[in-house]
Amino acid sequence: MTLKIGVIGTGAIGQDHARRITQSLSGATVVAVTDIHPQQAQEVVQKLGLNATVYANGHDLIAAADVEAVLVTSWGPTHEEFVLAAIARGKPVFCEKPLAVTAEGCMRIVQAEVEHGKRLVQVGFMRPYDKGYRALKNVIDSDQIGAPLIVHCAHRNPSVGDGYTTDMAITDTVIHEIDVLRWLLDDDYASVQVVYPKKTRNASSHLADPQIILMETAKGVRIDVEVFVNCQYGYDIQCEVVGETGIARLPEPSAVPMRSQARNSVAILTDWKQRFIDAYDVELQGFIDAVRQGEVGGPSAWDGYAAAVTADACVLAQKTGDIVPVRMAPRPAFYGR
Ligand SMILES: NC(=O)C1=CN([C@@H]2O[C@H](COP(=O)(O)OP(=O)(O)OC[C@H]3O[C@@H](n4cnc5c(N)ncnc54)[C@H](O)[C@@H]3O)[C@@H](O)[C@H]2O)C=CC1
Ligand SMILES: O=C1[C@H](O)[C@H](O)[C@@H](O)[C@H](O)[C@H]1O
Repeated sequence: MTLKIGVIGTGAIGQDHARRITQSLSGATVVAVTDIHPQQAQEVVQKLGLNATVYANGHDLIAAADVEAVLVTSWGPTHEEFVLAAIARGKPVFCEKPLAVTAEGCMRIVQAEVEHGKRLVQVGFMRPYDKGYRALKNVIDSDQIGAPLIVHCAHRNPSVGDGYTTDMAITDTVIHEIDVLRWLLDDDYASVQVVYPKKTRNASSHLADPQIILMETAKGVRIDVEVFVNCQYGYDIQCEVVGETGIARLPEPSAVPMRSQARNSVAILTDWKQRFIDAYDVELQGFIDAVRQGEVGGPSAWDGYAAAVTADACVLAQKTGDIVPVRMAPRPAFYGR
């Protein structure tokens, strides 16, 4: 049977996910949407030609009899309440990052899911589904460069709005590196530090930009993540792993090399929706297929908690300049080793 999905939050990624469910993926249909801007929700129904009901709020949507699974694509601070409400009703829920805006909030979700007794939560960390990251992990796991020693990353956005704050560079942006590097290295974090290079003139007065996040993993790998959200030139994600016997880099997204107007050039993407468009498709198709088989897989609530604990430590390190330890609660057996 086709999976009936309700979408909470019809903004940028909510619309993109509703579009892919409707036009690109198989096995599911959007039957319900809600947004605090109801007119916008109605417009999305019309634009995408959805046979969907617009609900007054997320809780009514979750409670609706014909909603079999929930997509949470609202603002981060609202995620915890909606994920907990879905768990309370035993409904599978795909929650965009962050799972919750604090580690404590993520732990409440972990505890609720463990108490429920069966996985219901997939978190929208899409990079482990990206072909480039999977190829990079294959190089590492097949011992082609020896044990990883150092990882250099860059997460660059062309620009951000005035509402973007220094801590969002961690909780909204570097949270992707925090998650994907745990998976890439099969490791967890021991400590973090944040340093501030010279500030760009292209950042709002309140925003520290760029920033460099320094992390040490439990296995001793040293990581530096440059986060530069007003780089002007494009949306540029870089990851280089330095191993004992070689170096491996995240492949660049494919683009046509051009020689024109006396220049030799390759275009750089400017939009995160395009950079990881295939990964979003794969992660969400995986959610649909799993739920239709009575399961839920992918990045778990524990992964959401681990990312949040590390992000909390990074935000503290932003404020203090100290090297901040990352202290995680014991991992429940429910989530595997
Ligand atoms: N995985 C990824 O690469 C990405 C993930 N995200 C995450 O997705 C979430 C949404 O981000 P965007 O779509 O960029 O933001 P957005 O601001 O474009 O959309 C969020 C929508 O949620 C609605 N909303 C807020 N509170 C609500 C509530 N209580 N009930 C119903 N709707 C509510 C807003 O009205 C807005 O339409 C964020 O948590 C963000 O971190 C965003 C972009 C990329
Ligand atoms: O989740 C996202 C996007 O996927 C981009 O990777 C980030 O740069 C952005 O800050 C965040 O909203």
